[in-house]
Amino acid sequence: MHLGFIIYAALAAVVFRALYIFVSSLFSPLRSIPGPLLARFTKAWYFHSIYKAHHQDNAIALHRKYAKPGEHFAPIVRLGPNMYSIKSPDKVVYGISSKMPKNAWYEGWKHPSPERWTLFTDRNIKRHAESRRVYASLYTQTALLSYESYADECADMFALRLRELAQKGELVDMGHWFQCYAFDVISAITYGKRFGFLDEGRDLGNTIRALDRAMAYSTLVGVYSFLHPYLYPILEKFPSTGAAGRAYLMRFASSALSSRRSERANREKNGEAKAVRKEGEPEDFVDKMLDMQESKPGVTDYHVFALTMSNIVAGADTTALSLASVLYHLIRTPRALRKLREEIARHVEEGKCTPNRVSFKASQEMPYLQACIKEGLRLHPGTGLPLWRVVNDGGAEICGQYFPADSKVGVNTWVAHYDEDVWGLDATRFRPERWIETTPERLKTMEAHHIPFGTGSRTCIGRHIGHLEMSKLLPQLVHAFHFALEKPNQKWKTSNMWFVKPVDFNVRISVRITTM
Ligand code: HEM
Repeated sequence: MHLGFIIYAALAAVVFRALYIFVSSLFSPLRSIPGPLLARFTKAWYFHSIYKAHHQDNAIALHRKYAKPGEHFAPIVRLGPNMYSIKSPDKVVYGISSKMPKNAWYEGWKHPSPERWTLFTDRNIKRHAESRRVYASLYTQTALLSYESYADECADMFALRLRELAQKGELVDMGHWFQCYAFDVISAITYGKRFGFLDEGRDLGNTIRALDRAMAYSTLVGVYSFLHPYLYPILEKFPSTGAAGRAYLMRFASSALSSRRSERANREKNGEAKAVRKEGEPEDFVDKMLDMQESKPGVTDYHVFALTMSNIVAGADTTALSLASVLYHLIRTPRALRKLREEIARHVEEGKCTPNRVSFKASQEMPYLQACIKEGLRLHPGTGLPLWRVVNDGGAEICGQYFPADSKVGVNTWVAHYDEDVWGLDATRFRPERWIETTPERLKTMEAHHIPFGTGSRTCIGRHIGHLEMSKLLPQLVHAFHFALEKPNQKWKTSNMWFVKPVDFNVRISVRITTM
């Protein structure tokens, strides 16, 4: 009897909820926004699209499908009940003074406890602005100079590994090797030492795999974020799940920090300088943060921990896949690769760089290299889901449409980057010249729609570091090596679990110029 009542009550709640969704969809002021029928009533369409790991293609297809005569991309399409994909980074949503917080999807990317925020996931606008101010000085262009030698050390190790692989003549998974490079650089910059992936050529401690699982978990659970506090404590107990992967990285960060703190305390006791580095050695993030903690009130242990975690989670795979994208498109566009090699050779001849060392400053004076990087990040931006934000109280007009409070809106970088209304009919072509041979007005429009690092107050804090890594490594690689794709006539395969990673970037490498 009692059980029967509970079942009836549950059924009634489900029916009531379904009716509510149905009626709201009929009377919603946004009912005319087009999209898949299922997406009007349930998030299942969106979840399925993400689950299949190719959401970026579906999003582009939807914007194309619902375009009106005279336009290539529809400005707004529906992805779920109250979830809308917009085709450009409207200032009302993403402008630097926008107060629209990230939506609940980002909850899946953090520990469920409210105190365990990170910069990337924080939905509290005030706290985010405060912590971003704390961290900002560590990521400036000037701070970059102190990280450059970490990138050099890893680039040398990478080139050595590629020479060995070239000699063996085997197929090389460049996606994997770029990960080894990017994980080692970011761990060197953050903790002062490489993880050692480049040294060993493999994923030590299964860190990359653990992170992949954590990403898949976060990406999917975020769609139904109310489940996260219940699932996380159960799943973290199982080593093969994504939640366990996140726990593994948190333990790694905690242990690296506590050993650095005790090293510093011991040094202080012996009357030595606290920072572990010797005279002239670069300073890593951890030392910079610990120095800052001692001099600035309000910088907590949690600030230090959260920052080191963010660097690894947000800064390694993104840089690796961006490097992969630029190289992949260059290999497929021999004319562009030739032009880039000519630019590098000219700079070497003029003594602006050497074949195996391009300073960041020198790389900034190579316009074709910079255009190739921009174009690579346009055609294959790192993140492949909408950058969701929630409309504030009072509603807002976005892309010419009024959205009531609590609507979820987001621009997908891929949609913004493939929109023919902005980029022209050759939007899908790798053409670095588009960044050089253009008018100032056109360039302004392109820049406004080129958002591989996100945009506004939540723009990527590590973008200069990502740029540093790419600008230094790419010229060194294309100058020294030939690359031939395993399957030159097929497009590479990718997997989108927020980061859009290549899964079969296999090449054969041969030495082009002996530089060592
Ligand atoms: C080419 C490489 C990179 C790409 C394509 C990239 C992309 C992005 C994007 C699209 C966002 C915005 C996400 C959103 O709005 O939800 C973002 C944010 C962020 N990125 Fe990057 N990123 C790169 C490198 C890095 C590096 C090297 C670091 C750290 C050293 C880093 C740390 C962060 C952090 C902490 C945030 C959150 C910022 C905030 O919310 O205030 N990223 N990144």
